[in-house]
Amino acid sequence: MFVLVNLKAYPCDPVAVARAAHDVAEESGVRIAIAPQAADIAAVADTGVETWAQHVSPNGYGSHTGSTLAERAAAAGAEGTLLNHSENRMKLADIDASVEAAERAGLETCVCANNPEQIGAVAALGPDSVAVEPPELIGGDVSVASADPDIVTDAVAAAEAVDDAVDVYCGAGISTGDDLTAADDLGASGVLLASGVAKADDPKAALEDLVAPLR
Ligand SMILES: O=C(CO)COP(=O)(O)O
Repeated sequence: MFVLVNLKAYPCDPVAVARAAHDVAEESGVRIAIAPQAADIAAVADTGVETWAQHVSPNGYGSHTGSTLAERAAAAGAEGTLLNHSENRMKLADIDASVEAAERAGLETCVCANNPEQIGAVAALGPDSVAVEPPELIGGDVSVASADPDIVTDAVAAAEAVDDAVDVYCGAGISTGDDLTAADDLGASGVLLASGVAKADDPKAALEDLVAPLR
């Protein structure tokens, strides 16, 4: 199971969380990545933890003020990028172009979607992975795997029907080892989470609890 922690725009210390994630990944052998704000990619990558961008723009170099170039995210140390997060929705054509931009820059891609129908649509764009995250469960206390298990199994089936090389992750409300195990049992090969770590008093303890079943 891959554990991808999205720090969103939460007021946590990204480097402290990154150090904790790096240590827990080393100790447990579980693949853990941190997706900080673009401005923090280099500092987070410097800790040695696998680092992802939260978004990259569909454009390449040129007159595009305010964009986050895939090439510059990669140069700063990112190894992958989220795209089309529920809090940063994109047009289908732009998701397509951002997947291409990320691939050009050597970034792994994970395209988020609200439901299994959208998972099928974005899987057709050929990303490395897709993540189903029901918006109404994001930031809550109940994990998608227990609140809506069908959405995870249906997302796995939808992606497989389009391209069985695309990995399927799930996210929303995931914070414990039990949530991770439930996601695994439903066929997800990774989880996306944010508040369970970024808002935790002790992010390292939260990550240790999360990966405990995988040890
Ligand atoms: O949006 C998410 C991860 O990208 C999920 O957020 P929470 O883990 O806070 O529900």
